[in-house]
Amino acid sequence: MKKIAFIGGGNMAASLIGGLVSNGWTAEYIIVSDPSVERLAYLQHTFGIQTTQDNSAAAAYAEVIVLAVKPQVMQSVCMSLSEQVGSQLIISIAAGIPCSAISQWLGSQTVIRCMPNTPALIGAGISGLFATAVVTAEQKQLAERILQGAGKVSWLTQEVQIDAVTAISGSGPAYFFLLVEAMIASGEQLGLSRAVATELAQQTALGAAKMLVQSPHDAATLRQQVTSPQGTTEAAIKTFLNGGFMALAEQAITAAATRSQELAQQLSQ
Ligand SMILES: NC(=O)C1=CN([C@@H]2O[C@H](COP(=O)(O)OP(=O)(O)OC[C@H]3O[C@@H](n4cnc5c(N)ncnc54)[C@H](OP(=O)(O)O)[C@@H]3O)[C@@H](O)[C@H]2O)C=CC1
Ligand SMILES: O=C(O)[C@@H]1CCC=N1
Repeated sequence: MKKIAFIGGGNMAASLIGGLVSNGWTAEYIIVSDPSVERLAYLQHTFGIQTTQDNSAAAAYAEVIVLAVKPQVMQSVCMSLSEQVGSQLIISIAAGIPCSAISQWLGSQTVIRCMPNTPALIGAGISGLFATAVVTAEQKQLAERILQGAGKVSWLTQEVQIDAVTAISGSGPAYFFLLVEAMIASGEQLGLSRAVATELAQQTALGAAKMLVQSPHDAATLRQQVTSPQGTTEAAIKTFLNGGFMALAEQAITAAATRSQELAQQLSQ
């Protein structure tokens, strides 16, 4: 079992650490560094892992370094770690930061770029991964083992595909949450209590998600199965489609992918 350092102990780091610990990774082999003492105390208390405010100490301890800070601070964080980085495997989860930038800032070519999502916290995430040419098959396996604690993994053949992964699964949970927010608000408007509307919307999201992964049918067929001719679902779906739902969804998801590209381009300017 390898020693892993998380640089940045925010939401995504906690999701990945939660997956690792619940999958049996030894907690003492995980260290997280973060500026906030309160955050570190929370992470230590929740997962039993080691903590520090010193990024360099965390990096020097580990065989794998997971970069989990916001894209905006990634450059300064990497540059300050370059002395501690040698043979460690680097895994970056930052949106929009290419492997080439990470390599240049850290002075290491051994970089895997990864786009996870927040359901990682309950082991139901999915991560898209891209490895630079120098990453070995063994290191890829190690990255998979780390990320698998958080859910499924999907290897990409071209780094540019990460922008699409970011738009679909990285940001994707927020799209579903938005729909659930709208369903709860509508339920209240139609006379339900907030608690009842919330329970109905949540359980419906869960049931629909389970059907999507367990049923042999695709999403369109499952939707048709709910939609009785001239019934209630048809009334709702027609309203969505006539209001431009498909085009709007495509526009929104393209905006996410474009934003991911823009973040990368800002770095090269
Ligand atoms: N949220 C998501 O769904 C996903 C996020 N990502 C990527 O994951 C990364 C982290 O995102 P997320 O967890 O949401 O963000 P958070 O803001 O929750 O986490 C970032 C953490 O890094 C800490 N931090 C800030 N500066 C430093 C520093 N110099 N050294 C060490 N730690 C520092 C922050 O502390 P403080 O708050 O005190 O500044 C914070 O605790 C981002 O790059 C994002 O693009 C990828 C996939 C999905
Ligand atoms: O919104 C973001 O930029 C990050 C990347 C994917 C999910 N959250």
